[in-house]
Amino acid sequence: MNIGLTGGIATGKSTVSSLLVKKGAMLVDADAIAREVMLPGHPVLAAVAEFFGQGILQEDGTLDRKKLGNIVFDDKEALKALNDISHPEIRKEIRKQMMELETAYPERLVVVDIPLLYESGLQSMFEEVWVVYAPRDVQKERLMKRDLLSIGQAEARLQSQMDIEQKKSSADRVIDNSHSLEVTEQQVNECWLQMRLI
Ligand SMILES: CC(C)(COP(=O)(O)OP(=O)(O)OC[C@H]1O[C@@H](n2cnc3c(N)ncnc32)[C@H](O)[C@@H]1O)[C@@H](O)C(=O)NCCC(=O)NCCS
Ligand SMILES: Nc1ncnc2c1ncn2[C@@H]1O[C@H](COP(=O)(O)OP(=O)(O)OP(=O)(O)O)[C@@H](O)[C@H]1O
Repeated sequence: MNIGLTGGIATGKSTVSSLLVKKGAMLVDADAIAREVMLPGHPVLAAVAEFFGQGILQEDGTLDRKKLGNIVFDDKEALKALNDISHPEIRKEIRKQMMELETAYPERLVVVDIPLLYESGLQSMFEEVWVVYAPRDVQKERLMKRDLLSIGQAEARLQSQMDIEQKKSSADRVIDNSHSLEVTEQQVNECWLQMRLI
């Protein structure tokens, strides 16, 4: 059994996936995979540095994430180029980890946390898609606070993704994370029970 877990930037996907793991789910984390392909020595990082220039690397050869983020979230063409270079490898690794976990743990729920699930059209990979929701102004506020971004930087990142209301209306289940963590945990428990009955 599997679900795709998505939402917007900073709506609380990691928060919800941690709660699901605490209940016994197995997790595939697309953001973690995206970080692995950007490590020194990986062909994806080499291709990214070739396209954007060696200036996006730090002295020790690691990616300057802040610098690349500032370039791509302000420039649609640059973001598309980064996605075209990195997403095929990220998708391949997501599929691989998902299959490995489903084979090794057939009784467990496999949760695949993918921020860009709808943007990449990956709905059909999953039995259900759950969206972690928070309204745009809450999302923006949490993003600025967590990543120490200015209003302009936060707006640019939000602008680079599908609107959260659109994701919400496409979801099989919605977990509303605009209130306290207790309220979120109650909804996670309900979704967990319902999934167990299927
Ligand atoms: C541009 C990069 C270097 C910025 O790094 P940074 O450490 O600032 O952000 P981080 O990777 O933690 O991402 C935070 C959030 O930004 C959003 N985001 C990241 N990449 C993208 C993208 N290509 N398009 C839209 N939103 C994105 C996601 O909601 C993600 O959860 C990095 O995000 C990256 O390598 N992106 C390309 C790979 C990717 O698409 N990853 C996200 C989906 S798997
Ligand atoms: N219910 C809540 N109330 C207040 N703050 C919250 C709540 N849920 C999450 N947060 C905070 O909001 C921020 C975003 O949450 P989280 O990192 O879980 O989101 P995310 O969707 O995984 O983000 P991203 O996709 O950008 O990595 C974090 O700083 C987190 O501590």
